[in-house]
Amino acid sequence: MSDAITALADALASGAARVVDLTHRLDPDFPVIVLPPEFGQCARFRMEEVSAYDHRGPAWKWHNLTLNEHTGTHFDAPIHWVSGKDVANGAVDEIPPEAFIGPVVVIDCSEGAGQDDDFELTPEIIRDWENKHGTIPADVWVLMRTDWSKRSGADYLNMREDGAHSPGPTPAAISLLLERGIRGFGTETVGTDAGQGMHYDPPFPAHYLLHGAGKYGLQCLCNLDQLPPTGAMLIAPPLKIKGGTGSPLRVLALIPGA
Ligand SMILES: O=C(O)C(=O)c1ccccc1S
Ligand SMILES: [Mn+2]
Repeated sequence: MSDAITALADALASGAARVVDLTHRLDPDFPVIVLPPEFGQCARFRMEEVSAYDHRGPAWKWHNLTLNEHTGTHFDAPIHWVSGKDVANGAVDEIPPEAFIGPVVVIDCSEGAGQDDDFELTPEIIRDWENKHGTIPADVWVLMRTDWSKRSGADYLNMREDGAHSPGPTPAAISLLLERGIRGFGTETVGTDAGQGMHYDPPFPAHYLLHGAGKYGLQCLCNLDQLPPTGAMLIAPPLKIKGGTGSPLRVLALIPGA
């Protein structure tokens, strides 16, 4: 092995590097995004037993799965959004594999999101973060920590009569992150946009601006409170679905050990 790969293997073996799982369990009870009734809806995860060491398969157990590309902890590819429909390599099976492992920074918005369901990540918050941790480098993942993943059931989607109420970025925040040349943006909430994201200009700015710029999204992440603001690596390879707009995936972070 090369020195770098050997060093990583040694760091993982010694605990000098630790693995953190940022993925929710795929579970029929895990909430999925609910769109206005006139639109197609996201399928929840379902498992159908095909056999279980029985007459249907004497030595094996397996299931048929039903799910949407955007069910549970999942990856958004550029073609997911109309603004990214013509982006080169815009489907999950076309994105270069180098994109699936890379540095990650975390902007902690948990205090604000704990006091305001519609908390907004703004350019001011991003610049405050940069004053403490340095300018956000190009080609990194930026994750918005809100501790929203600690919610469950109805509280997670937080639907009211006018739709969902959950935190997210303003258009100006996403534009600033794009100016920094980020690789992608991730959230703990069911989407990369705020629950009321349809009211921004453009509507759903995270989807519209990120994917239009050929960038990626991650949603329904958890355990972001275990990550440092800088210095971690993210492993986030979606399923290689032909022409896929996204996929459920196992998101892992490598962080400095104790
Ligand atoms: O990417 C998603 O899963 C997501 O958030 C979404 C999906 C479809 C329509 C609107 C949205 S806002
Ligand atoms: Mn999605």
